[in-house]
Amino acid sequence: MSGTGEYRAIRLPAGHPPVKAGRIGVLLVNLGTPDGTDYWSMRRYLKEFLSDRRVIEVNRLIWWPLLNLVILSTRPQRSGEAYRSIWNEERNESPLRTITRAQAEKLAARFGGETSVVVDWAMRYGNPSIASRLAALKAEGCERILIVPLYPQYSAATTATVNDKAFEALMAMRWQPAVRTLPPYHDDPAYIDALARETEAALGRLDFEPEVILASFHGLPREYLDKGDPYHCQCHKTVRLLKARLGPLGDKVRLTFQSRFGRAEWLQPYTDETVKTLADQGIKRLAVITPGFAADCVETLEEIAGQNAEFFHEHGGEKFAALPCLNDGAPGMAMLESLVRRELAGWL
Ligand SMILES: C=CC1=C(C)c2cc3[nH]c(cc4nc(cc5[nH]c(cc1n2)c(C)c5CCC(=O)O)C(CCC(=O)O)=C4C)c(C)c3C=C
Ligand SMILES: [Fe+2]
Ligand SMILES: [Fe+2]
Repeated sequence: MSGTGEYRAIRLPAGHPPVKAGRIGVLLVNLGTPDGTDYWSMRRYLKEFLSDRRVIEVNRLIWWPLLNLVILSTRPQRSGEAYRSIWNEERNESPLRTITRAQAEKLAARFGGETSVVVDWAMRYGNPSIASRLAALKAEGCERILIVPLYPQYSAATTATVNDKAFEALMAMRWQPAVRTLPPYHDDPAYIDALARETEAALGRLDFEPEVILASFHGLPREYLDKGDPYHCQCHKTVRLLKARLGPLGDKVRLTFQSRFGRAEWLQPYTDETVKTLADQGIKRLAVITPGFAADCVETLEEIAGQNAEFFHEHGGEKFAALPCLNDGAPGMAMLESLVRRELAGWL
């Protein structure tokens, strides 16, 4: 937890329990991450994640045996291997956790000098939990808290489940803080600008000019779109605005969806199939950006930079680059600061 300023001193009668007050909390929340890459850490994490009804909407009578008897007996090993290939050995944690912490620290520094703003971070699945960090913010005297789901595009499987978990934690509090939640920011000019700057800078560091730039978003079951989830449309709007902002370079950008899970149809076009088809069609130089991820994680570092690079080369491609997410870089941090300041209007 990183904060600035003093909380308001409250005069209390003798013998009264201590009370801290007067601060504003900002809680950054990303998806989550296992505590380790061993079977049991992976299993615990996947079980919590895949038991969330916002994520898996399959009837419980069908899903429970499938999850517990089939998926959790094999997936922990397979996913553990993927996590091992990208693990931050120095800190013994996943990159997503390292980057989310850095984002919180840098955001706190940007509020340095501001009175009484405390910035913290949590994970929807695994640790640190949303409940534990909300309790810590409350204990630090935060009477008002902004929950920041780190998802530019809204989905029930991401944004909504973060907010559900936060409100579930509030249900157990006798003395609740006032709470706001950050809306999706898929079309916010600050976000589009940060994406464009980060993309241009990363392309400038490459030793080649890509013929095609894939904007690859995490997928969702196609059925969720049919049921009214706005995620698909918000991804499309992000790409439309980004293409316009990039000018002629924008003509190279194409939207795809990655990270399919299970046998049902997911949002299309699929990233892996597109990568193979492009190489088959003679594209030799490809770059991939991942605008839906606020931080690099197993899905960008292992699936895109690892697996999809391999697919491209196996199908005759020559140069492949997975460009970094906004992470804790200057453009991304400037965007986060502007979104958070706007949402704190009237509180600061
Ligand atoms: C950015 C938006 C995300 C959406 C939308 C999303 C939907 C979604 N995900 C799964 C299943 C898995 N996702 C996994 C990892 C993962 N997913 C996201 C983001 C979104 N998921 C991130 C940032 C990560 C990486 C976490 C990390 O620690 O690096 C995993 C775990 C890895 C694996 O075993 O493959 C699963 C499983 C579903 C089913 C779903 C929508 C219904
Ligand atoms: Fe996911
Ligand atoms: Fe749509």
